[in-house]
Order: sequence, then C-alpha cells, then structure tokens
Amino acid sequence: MSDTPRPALKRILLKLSGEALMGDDAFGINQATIVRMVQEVAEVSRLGVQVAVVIGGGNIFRGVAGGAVGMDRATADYMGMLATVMNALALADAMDKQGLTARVMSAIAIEQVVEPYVRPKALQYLEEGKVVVFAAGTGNPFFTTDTAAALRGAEIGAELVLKATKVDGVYTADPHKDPTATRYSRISFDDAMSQNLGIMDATAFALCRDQKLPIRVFSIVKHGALKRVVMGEDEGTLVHA
Ligand SMILES: Nc1ncnc2c1ncn2[C@@H]1O[C@H](COP(=O)(O)OP(=O)(O)OP(=O)(O)O)[C@@H](O)[C@H]1O
Ligand SMILES: O=c1ccn([C@@H]2O[C@H](COP(=O)(O)O)[C@@H](O)[C@H]2O)c(=O)[nH]1
Repeated sequence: MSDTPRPALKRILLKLSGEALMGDDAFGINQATIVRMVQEVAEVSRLGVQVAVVIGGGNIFRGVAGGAVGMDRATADYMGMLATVMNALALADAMDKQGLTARVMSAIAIEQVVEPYVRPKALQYLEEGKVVVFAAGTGNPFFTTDTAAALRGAEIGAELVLKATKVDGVYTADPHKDPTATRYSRISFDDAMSQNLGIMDATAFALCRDQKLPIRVFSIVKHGALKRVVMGEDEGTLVHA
C-alpha cells in the first residue's frame, strides 16, 4: 500500500482572477502567466481532484468601469461577461496544450463558440476527469464572477471555493492600499461581511454562507499554493460559516 499523501478534497471550484492573468502587463493575457497557472491546475487535476474553474474578466473589461463613463450599466456588464468568455477560451487552450481535457461552458448562449452551461453535463465532465471552465459569470448583469464561483460551486457540490488571486489571503484592509493591514488565517462570513472586506462581494459571501460552502483565499502568484490548499495544508485565509 502506498503512503503517498492524498488530496484532502475531491471536487473544487477554483475562481481565477482575470487580473492575475495579466502578469506584469497593463491588460490582457500574459502568455507565460497563463501557462504557469495552468501548470498548477494540471498538478492538482492529476492528483485526481475534480476541478471546475470560474474565470474573471477584470484584465479585459469591468462593467462598473463602463458604467462609470456613461455606458448603460447592463450593457457594460454583458461586455464584461463576454470578456470572461475570451479568458475561458485562452485558459482551455492552454490546458489542452498541457495535456488536460478542458470543456468551456457558457452562461450566455454563444453556441458557435462554446457549449451552453448544462449542470448534468458539467457533472458528467467532472466525473470523467475533464476540467470544466465556466464562462460568462452568472449570465446576469449586476453580478460578478465571484458570485458565479459561489453559485457554480454550490450547484456542482464543490467542497471548497478556492479564490486564487494576487494577494495571499483576506486582510484587515486592502493590502494594496494600506501597508499596515494584517492577514487573517481564518474569518467567519459574518465578520467578513460586517467589516465590508473588499476581497469578494457580499453576494458571493452570503451565498456561500447560506450553503455552508467555505472559501479559501490564496495567492495564485505563489508557486505550489494551489496544491498546498488541495492537500489540506494551511495556506491563505479560510472564510467559514
Ligand atoms: N480586505 C482585503 N483583503 C485582501 N484583498 C483585498 C481586500 N480588500 C480589497 N482587496 C483587493 O481585492 C483584490 C482581489 O480581487 P481580485 O482581483 O482577485 O478579484 P476580482 O475583482 O474578482 O478579479 P477579476 O475581476 O480580475 O477576476 C486584491 O488584489 C486586493 O487589492
Ligand atoms: O455574473 C456576472 C459576472 C460578471 N459580470 C460582468 O463581467 C465583469 C468581469 O467580471 P469580474 O468578476 O469583475 O472579473 C464584471 O465587472 C461585470 O461587469 C456580470 O455582469 N455578471
């Protein structure tokens, strides 16, 4: 019998920040960065963990920014959702190149480009060991891909939502703005919401809280951090019920 450590999780929902895809660039997708991120995903997928991904779009377009310059907010949000479809296609392409089998499923019907989100089909792909990339967020304006991650995570019965971002956890304040901010190793949903911690939106926190679906926030920039989370090691911040 092998004594190789086994993953602590069977099925995860990984939220990848769109902004993290930029690497050190000003916008868009940095090729070396996406390849490195996909290597980390491939490592946990090959351990037998079922991986579903929700990808953000902040590296290409944010509806709230479009709204701020006078564009109709809902129209701007649809543009933001389409931006996540572009990221999802790039991610799936990079996954296929690394020997993973990826399937992109969109919350908005664009069937010539990607298949629509159908829950039983997504579950089937996960059981088959394919990586499912959920594109177009929730399919509704006025939401975010963090909320899509909470929603899809609950729908597929993920044990944990992993928010992979540029910071290494939840801080007392935005660490990019307040250098004195300190990191929590764990925090309850109620405390995160009552303190208005901007790492995720309140809708995402509330949905995960109600569904008793914990979130772990960790750095996708830190090599090996994703695997450490999957192996049940202490990494980043746990947000719990
Ligand atoms: N209390 C906090 N703790 C940690 N980070 C925080 C906090 N408040 C705000 N932030 C900011 O939240 C950012 C993380 O958000 P991130 O870019 O991953 O989310 P996102 O907006 O969903 O991403 P994207 O839209 O690019 O997919 C961090 O880079 C950090 O600057
Ligand atoms: O369910 C959703 C998800 C996203 N949007 C719009 O897309 C952009 C990009 O998503 P991020 O979560 O910011 O990465 C977002 O700003 C919204 O404009 C949406 O409308 N509905």
